Order: sequence, then structure tokens, then C-alpha cells
Amino acid sequence: MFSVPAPAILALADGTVFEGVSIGAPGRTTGEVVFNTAITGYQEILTDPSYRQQLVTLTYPHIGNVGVNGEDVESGAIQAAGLIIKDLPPLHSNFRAEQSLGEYLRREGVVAIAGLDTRALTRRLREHGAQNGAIVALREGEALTDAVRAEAVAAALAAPSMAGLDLAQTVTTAQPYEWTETEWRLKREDGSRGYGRLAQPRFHVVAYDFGVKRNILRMLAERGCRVTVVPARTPAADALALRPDGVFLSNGPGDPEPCDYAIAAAATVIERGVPTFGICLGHQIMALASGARTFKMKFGHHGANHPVKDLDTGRVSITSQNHGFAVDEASLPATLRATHVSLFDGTLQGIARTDRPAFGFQGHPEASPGPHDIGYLFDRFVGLMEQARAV
Ligand SMILES: NC(=O)CC[C@H](N)C(=O)O
Repeated sequence: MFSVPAPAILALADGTVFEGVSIGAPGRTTGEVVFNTAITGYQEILTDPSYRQQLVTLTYPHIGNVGVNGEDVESGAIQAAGLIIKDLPPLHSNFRAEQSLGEYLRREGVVAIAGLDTRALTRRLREHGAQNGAIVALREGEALTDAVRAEAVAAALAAPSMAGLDLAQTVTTAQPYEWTETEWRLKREDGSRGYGRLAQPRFHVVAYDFGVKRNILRMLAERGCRVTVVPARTPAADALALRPDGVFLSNGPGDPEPCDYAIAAAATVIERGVPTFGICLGHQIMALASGARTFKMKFGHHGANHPVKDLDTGRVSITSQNHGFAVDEASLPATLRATHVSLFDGTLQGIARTDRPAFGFQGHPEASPGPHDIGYLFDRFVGLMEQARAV
């Protein structure tokens, strides 16, 4: 019933080679190797545009158990450059499943490897920091030779460093579009299942797309926001000409620092006093636009159980995270205050302007499948738009 999988290897830039089996498309892929500790949500992780040019290792050992469906996607395609897992079950089972993870990876042409020691790999990344790697997945019958291994290490070494890379432009929408789809429900009042539609918009939000995740747009629509999603390079004047109640700065891949066009647009929008909310890359861009600095972390935060403390209330939330850069707390100017901090490593997780209605969060308050502890930040954004309207 099951054919023997072809061999695959993962080579790191430091020369380490892990051997496993191919579970996706044959071929070669390179990127920054990162690890994500989430137990659920592999489909949402693969389709998150912030994973562009990254090879994602999932530390949870069984991945693919519930298959793949057409609804749980954060964008229109798999965005991660490759997938690294311990074990792909030969059978999947779920009432929503439409195909297996392996079929999905092959259909999308994504190279992926299973059967290697993901714990050893993760320990190496934790100790030495994130580094570039290459996955080579052979075709059935092809032999794994020393030449293949050497080529893979060379490919890992040749891959570009994430620091300094503007990847937002590579994932952004080419044209503006409107968004009104609301959150997924198992059972709506009318008995239907799935996503809903915003009937009566209360606010108009312009969302800068640096690689936006769909669930962010759904959570805005759920709260009465009609969203116009605009390309990353949209000048502030064009965004403001749409007369939005609020501006949203999305998550996205790569280094925030080279995104000078976005930093300039954010600075203008914030200066004008338009309520502004930034998530992840958008939060970093807001910080840079306000005069703070960002830096590359050792191995970043990628997972679904990161405790974050709200410094205003003392409340601790469990959050979803996916970032390799962070805002340097020591660099905050007088107009920015720290609002949230990571309880894993003390790094900055949230900021707010002291002089304008603008705030940002480093983690993912929209996380689907969760956790949902920090969804209140969307309510805060809506509150700022309400207040601005009352003036
Ligand atoms: N999820 C994101 O928006 C990630 C932001 C940025 N690319 C980082 O790695 O820090």
C-alpha cells in the first residue's frame, strides 16, 4: 500500500548533515532554519507569509495527523521554503481533511524532510543560533552520495543571510483589494459552518500588506471593520486619501530595517494622528518609524505557548509567536513606551506611542488555531477608532 520514500538530507551551513526521507516534492531548497514548538496549526504555519525563505522545523514529533483542508490557510499558497519534521503518519484522519500533508506538499512543489532527529537539530539551533540550511530531496531510485551531501552544504553556505533582506515586497499584494470575511465558526446561528461575511461595517481600515495573515483580516472584519488591503509600497498620502478610520501594519517576512518605504509611510500616518495598530513586522516598522532600533535575535520566537506580560495590567497571556527580529527596548525614544514583555527572555513584546493613538505587538494576537489570550488588542484598536470618531 505504501511505497518506500526517497532519501532526503538537511545540511546546515556549519557542515552538519541530517539524513531522512523525502515527504514532499523532489528537489533542493535553501533558507534560514528555524524551529517552531507549536503542537497544532502546521497548515497555518506553512502558509504564513512571514516564513518566506525559512526552513521550518516543527518540534512536535507527529505532524500531518489531521491532513489538510482548503480553509485553514493564512495565504493562497505554502510560503515556507521547506518543512522539517520527525514523523509523518501514513494515515491522516479528520472530518475536515481533504488531502494528506504529503500530497499537499507535492502539489505545491515544496521540498520537505522527515525521519531526522529534530531534537538534536533544535538543540543545535538553540545553542549556536539560527543558521542557513539546504534540504535536498532525491527522486525514487536516486542514490545519496558524498557529492550530494557536499553540494547541500555548499548550497546552505551560499544562501543569503536574513539580516538586511527586504522580503515584504516579495509577498505583498500587487493590487489593493477589499476584505469582509469574518472568523470561522463550527456552527453559526443559521446552522451553517465556516467563515462569515461582515454585513454592516462600522469602520474602514486600510491594511498595509507586508505578508498579511488572513486571520488578522478576519478578526478586523469580525469587529465591524471593512478592510482595504493595500500594497506594501503604497505612499501614506494614497492610504490617507481613502479616509480610513484606522491603519493596520501587517506581519511579514525578512528584516524590517530595509523597508524604508514602509517606515516612511508609517511615520506619516502616525504623525497625522490616525489610529494605527502593528503586528510583528508591522510592530517593528512602527518602532523604526518612531525612532527606535531593531536587532536580529539568536534564534527568535516561533511557537504557540510563549508567556507575555502586559506591563499595564500585570496579566500574563499565552501567545503565538513567529519572529527572528525584535525591537531593542533600550532604544525606545520618549514617545514610545514598553507595554508587553516576553517572560521567556525578557525581550520587548509590545509598544505604544505616548503622543499618538498607535500601538504594536510583536507576537500574533490573531493566532489561528490559537491561543486567543491576547485577542483583546484588536478590541483596543477598535476602541481607538471609536475615540477618534467621538472627537
Ligand atoms: N511574523 C512576522 O511578522 C515576522 C517579522 C520579521 N520578519 C521577523 O522575523 O522578526
